[in-house]
Amino acid sequence: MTWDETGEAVTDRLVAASADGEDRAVEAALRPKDLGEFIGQERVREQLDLVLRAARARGGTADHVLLSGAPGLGKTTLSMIIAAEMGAPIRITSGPAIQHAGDLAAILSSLTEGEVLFLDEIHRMSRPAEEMLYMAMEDFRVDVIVGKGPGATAIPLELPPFTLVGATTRAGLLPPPLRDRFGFTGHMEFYAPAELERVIHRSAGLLDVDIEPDGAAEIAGRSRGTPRIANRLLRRVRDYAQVKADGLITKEIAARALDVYEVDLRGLDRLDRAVLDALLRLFGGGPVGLSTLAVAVGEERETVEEVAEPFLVREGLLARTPRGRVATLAAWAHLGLVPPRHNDAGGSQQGLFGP
Ligand SMILES: Nc1ncnc2c1ncn2[C@@H]1O[C@H](COP(=O)(O)OP(=O)(O)OP(=O)(O)O)[C@@H](O)[C@H]1O
Repeated sequence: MTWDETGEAVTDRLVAASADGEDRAVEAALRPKDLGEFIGQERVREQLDLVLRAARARGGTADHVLLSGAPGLGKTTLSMIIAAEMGAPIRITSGPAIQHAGDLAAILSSLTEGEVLFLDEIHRMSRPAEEMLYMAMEDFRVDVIVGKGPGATAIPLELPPFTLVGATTRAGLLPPPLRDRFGFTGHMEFYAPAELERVIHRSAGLLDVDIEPDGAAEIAGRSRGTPRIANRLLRRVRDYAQVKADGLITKEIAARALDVYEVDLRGLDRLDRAVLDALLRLFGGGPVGLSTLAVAVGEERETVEEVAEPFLVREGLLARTPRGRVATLAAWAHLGLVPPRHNDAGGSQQGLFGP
């Protein structure tokens, strides 16, 4: 299996949270342009609004901002909004793209006053670059090392004030000295279905797609709390509505389309359901070891662990216990199966070969 620059497993799943080529092509057109247009994330939005208003009133540069949260929740979008609200240009790069301190020095020294530097996956920057960033954030200065060995000298370089917007999927991975240098940290949550409905209506308007409220609700419920997935499912449902109907997305059309694409009512796809199905039918709900489960579904261990399990755990359908993987009662209900009588979270072995 391979991983993308965010550390997420690369798959061709319709419900993947990371961006594929088509997403990148349409996302620019779908991004909200200001805080008022940005849906959901009330707390982050309100706090950020205060930070930006205060900076504008002072006529200065906004404090550095750290955004944490899962892929596809709107971190890049928010960073662009920050720049737009400050009337500043934005430069976009990512931690893995900065392997040497010199790469970072080149970017920092070319920033203009007030510019926003968006550093995606900031936790994946190299150590020397990270140390250079500490000084740049705090003192708007970097030491550029010229030469090598004993003759090397540090030449201080003044930087114009800028705003760093760092994004990370895991704030806990950031070293405390880096975390402490951000004036504001916003944690992005998964979106509620009603918020995703608004995202879908907004995107449908921009893409010139006709959609009924029930149709949007049907897509929202299957979008795993993630706007990027909601937008992708909307595009696939639009295709279906065009080919199989008159183009209007109703509840029934959305449900039929997403059934064809094998995305179920809770947003589980074929792989997710195969894992649950094996856990329930073959192992009576567990506990069962990861390797055994992976063999049962004919997948690699990593695929089950990295691709399927995180969402199943988040949805409360599967638990990882020291004794192995265990299905919850909600998993039995979701697949329409009856749990063996003594099944519990500790995982009775009763009904090993399933109901
Ligand atoms: N609050 C929102 N309202 C409307 N659309 C949103 C919102 N958040 C995200 N989107 C849409 O979802 C898509 C993905 O958002 P974005 O690229 O900002 O996510 P991200 O968190 O930066 O993801 P990654 O970490 O993978 O880069 C964009 O097309 C954007 O238009």
